Amino acid sequence: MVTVPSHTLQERLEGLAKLQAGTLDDPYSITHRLALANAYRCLGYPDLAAGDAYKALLLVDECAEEGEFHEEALEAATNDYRDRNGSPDEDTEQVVLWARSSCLKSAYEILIPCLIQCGSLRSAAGFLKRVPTSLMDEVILASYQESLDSKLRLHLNSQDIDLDSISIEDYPDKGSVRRELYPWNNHEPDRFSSDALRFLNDEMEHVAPKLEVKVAQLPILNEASSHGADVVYVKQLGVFAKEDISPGEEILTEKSLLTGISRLHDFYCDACSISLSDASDDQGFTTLSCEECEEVFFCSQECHDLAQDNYHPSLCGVVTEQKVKPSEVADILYTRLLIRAMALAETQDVHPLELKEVRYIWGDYHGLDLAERCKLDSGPFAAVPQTLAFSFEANILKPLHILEKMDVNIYVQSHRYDTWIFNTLYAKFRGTASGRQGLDGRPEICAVHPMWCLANHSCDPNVTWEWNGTIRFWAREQLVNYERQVPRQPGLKKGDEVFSHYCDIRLPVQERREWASGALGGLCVCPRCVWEDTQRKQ
Ligand SMILES: C[S@@+](CC[C@H](N)C(=O)[O-])C[C@H]1O[C@@H](n2cnc3c(N)ncnc32)[C@H](O)[C@@H]1O
Repeated sequence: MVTVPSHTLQERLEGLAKLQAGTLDDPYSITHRLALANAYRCLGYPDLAAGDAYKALLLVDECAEEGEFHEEALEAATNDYRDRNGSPDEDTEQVVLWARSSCLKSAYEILIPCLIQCGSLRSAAGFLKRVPTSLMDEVILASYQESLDSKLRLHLNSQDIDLDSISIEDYPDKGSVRRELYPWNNHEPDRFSSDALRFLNDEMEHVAPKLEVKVAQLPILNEASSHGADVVYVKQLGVFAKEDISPGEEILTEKSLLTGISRLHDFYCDACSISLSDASDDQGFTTLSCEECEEVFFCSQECHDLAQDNYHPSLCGVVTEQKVKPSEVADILYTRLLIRAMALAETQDVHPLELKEVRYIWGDYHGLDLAERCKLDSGPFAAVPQTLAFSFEANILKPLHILEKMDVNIYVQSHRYDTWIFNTLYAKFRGTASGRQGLDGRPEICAVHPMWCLANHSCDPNVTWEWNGTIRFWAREQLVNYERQVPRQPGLKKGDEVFSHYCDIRLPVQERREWASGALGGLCVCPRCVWEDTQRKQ
């Protein structure tokens, strides 16, 4: 059942590519899913391995019980069984027994340890409880329990705690995995190519005719750079003025359908996420709803029509709400964005990574050379850093569950909807989404505005912005008051880079740096931060 890994990274990647290409021919095969899971695991991606091991588990159920894909799964299992045992006259009972024993055991043997390695302890514990004792060697089960307990103790920061006193429901489920431009991801464009820049600038023309997207040089943010030493620059994208812009002048108005709401739908426009009370107070709108499901509401006919044309039909009548712990609400907003991206992709019949709202956003991937950095077999993640939040619930279970409700065949559509694709979408959203809290201080809405999010950050910004349904940018009338080395006036000159702000710029330097570090990937080294930090230390 388990394939022996080839030795080099390249060989293993080639092996994986063959399996990925074969999925369309064998979408319901349990052994194929297990081979995929094993290939991911051998490359240092336990998260992706868990995704296919979970699909193998689902296929065992499909094969054994009357489910939607029972016939397909049984036929695939019969073929696999025949290939394995060379027996031409197998009967259905034998095949089902094989799926329920040997295949199920192999699926758990990948799923449980991989989830523990990824920090999804609640889910791992749930699966561990479900394993029939007759299926697996007691020693193996005990070793899983042991590694789960030791991770749990590490999380609780205590060796002496009685783990039986903690309910599984209270176990942590969130860990981190590699944040990576996967070597096989051929959907990511060369963002610096003239084609990409032309596309982005055509889009920019619609929302900000005086601005353009160009290649910018940005500092790599690390410990050394935060002291102003050894700053190394890399190429990224940024937004620049095409002509002089006066102080106070509005320069960008962008509306996005890539939005997410974490509470009841009648508070916010489902499409643009404007507060419905704001929309009706300001402009006398009456709220509209979807005529079919009457479960989602819109601030205007325009938003209603955009939703119906671009994403809502795939989600009409699909209940996506879930109960979450207060500590997990912020993460739920990213899942909402993922669900919206899947609905946009389904309605428009495009790959989710090819959506215009998604394709050009940078996922803040680690950027390391895998040939140099990846140490195969040296640990679950092959010595590659893990900076992308991951949980079984958010990165595997929920997306598959919603896709099933959307009537998407999760086996046949693996090339569009797979764990690595969900991870890539999350990586993009986590670096670019704006969020807003409700009155109770809990995150409530979020959105990705693909043009706005190309603007880089400075604590001495030349623009400011407001987000209420649409996002608006205007040139600041007053600049921040601090002792600049080079004096500046408000407004932008042709060729100036537009600098937005990712944090409250009224805060003192340490707090600003802390707030912005999530979105920046490190401590800000803009001239103001460097100057104020030096003053603070004197
Ligand atoms: C919202 S994106 C901005 C657009 C991005 N430069 C691009 O190429 O798409 C945020 C990312 O840009 C980079 N960035 C933005 N402002 C920066 C700054 N002041 N210093 C260093 N990196 C910055 C960080 O990598 C951050 O994760």
